[in-house]
Amino acid sequence: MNFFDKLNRSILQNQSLLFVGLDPNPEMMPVRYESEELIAGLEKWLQFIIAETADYVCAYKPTLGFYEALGIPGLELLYKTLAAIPAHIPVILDAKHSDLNTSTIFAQTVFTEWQVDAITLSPYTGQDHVAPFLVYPEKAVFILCCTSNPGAEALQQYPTNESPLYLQVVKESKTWGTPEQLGLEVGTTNAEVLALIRAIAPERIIMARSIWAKGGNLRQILEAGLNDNGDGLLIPVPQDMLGNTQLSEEVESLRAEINQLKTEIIHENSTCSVWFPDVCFLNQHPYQDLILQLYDIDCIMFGSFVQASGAIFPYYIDLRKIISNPQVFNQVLTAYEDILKNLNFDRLAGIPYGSLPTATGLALRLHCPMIFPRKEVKAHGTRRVIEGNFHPGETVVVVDDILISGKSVMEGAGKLESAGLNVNDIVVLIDHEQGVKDRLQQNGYRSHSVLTISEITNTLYQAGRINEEQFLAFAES
Ligand SMILES: O=P(O)(O)OC[C@H]1O[C@H](OP(=O)(O)OP(=O)(O)O)[C@H](O)[C@@H]1O
Ligand SMILES: O=C(O)c1cc(=O)[nH]c(=O)[nH]1
Repeated sequence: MNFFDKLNRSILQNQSLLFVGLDPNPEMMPVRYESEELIAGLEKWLQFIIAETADYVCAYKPTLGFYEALGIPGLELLYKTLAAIPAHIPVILDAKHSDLNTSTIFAQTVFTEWQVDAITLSPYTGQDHVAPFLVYPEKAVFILCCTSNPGAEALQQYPTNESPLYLQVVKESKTWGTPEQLGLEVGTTNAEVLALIRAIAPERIIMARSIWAKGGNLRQILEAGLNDNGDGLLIPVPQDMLGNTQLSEEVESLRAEINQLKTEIIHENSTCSVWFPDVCFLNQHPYQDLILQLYDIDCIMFGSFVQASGAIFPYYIDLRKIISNPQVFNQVLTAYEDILKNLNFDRLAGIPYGSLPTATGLALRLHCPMIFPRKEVKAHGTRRVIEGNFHPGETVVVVDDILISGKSVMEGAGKLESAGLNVNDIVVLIDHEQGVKDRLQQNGYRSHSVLTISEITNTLYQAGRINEEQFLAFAES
């Protein structure tokens, strides 16, 4: 089960948006544990917090730095703490990791060895740093957008209060992963900050931090941070509650207060859109994550576009952008691979230019030789129509990104056949439908696609990514 589903189940089961920090901070340890040796005292305290809150919170958030500060015994304590957390409650490791060089190995350690469900990351090393964490489809990341630390203001509010850097972080990080895999960490005492972020990230899970620092106006925070469905916001249990012996009663009462306010806010804001499905589908498409990511990285654009055929469509599918997002590129290759593994062929041929990177990636993954038919033959050099080595009589599978009229793949296949190669199968990511597969069939080719255009538009519409007008633009073209 992926992080998003696990979190939603946990929210439902415990009827709670609360998460609790599991931090072995000696300065905050209650005096009743001080008679013990330090690590033993911290361990008893953390086990107490887990036992008291497991029925009232939706997630746990251990902060790695506190464990690291205790040395080797600290890491042992982390293992024990993780083991004590009930398996159905997701764990968000607060690491604020920010080092590009160690991201791949660290992602492997935290997700496969420590088996946490999500991790917090700093945004400044950019998408390349986040991508190694997103190749684990069951896991998630929370990007630190802003903190309540007064010293951070000079950066966060730069260059102007109207267009602050922290909002740019939100906008940019939204392009790195789907809402199911990438949430936002927002540390603030100011509900207005939360409202600004919610306005540009209506679909993201926001993990609120530091909201209690100035007394905390819970109603304002919830009004600003909840999404249209009345969720999407994780609220921290106040740190100073964690030393209390009556912890379970206090957390239960805070949960009740949040749920009451949430009901009132939903009621006050009640519109049809409150009940509009956001990311929870009855019949979820198996490639739903991929579809949403293709949309989020702007592969699906609206406006008047001339197609290769000369027709004008009110949209354009630009799959050439996939190569700039290694995480999405990886998923796309896996989807092609799932089709290719059932076909028989000696070589792969990519259709230039858009599909050459995909064919190259697949050739490397499948250890299969690649060739490609040139779009235009050069007037210099070898003047070859087909680049790469091959033997006439071999079978070639053609790989392209999208079928619109089918002209490009048929021209490519024709060039391969003129060189004595056999082409039976054509594999694409997107089938634009409208009879293109039948046309290919009539010309002797079997075509296979990962997605159809209607699967994409239905998923985007159900997820609230496109509006009715945009949905109809596809249906009517
Ligand atoms: O089915 P069709 O009507 O032929 O349309 C689909 C083709 O159009 C695009 O290539 P494009 O001609 O834009 O060239 P490119 O790959 O060099 O960008 C796309 O990559 C497909 O190959
Ligand atoms: O040329 C086209 O028709 C075309 C190509 C492409 O990549 N995407 C699209 O929507 N149309």
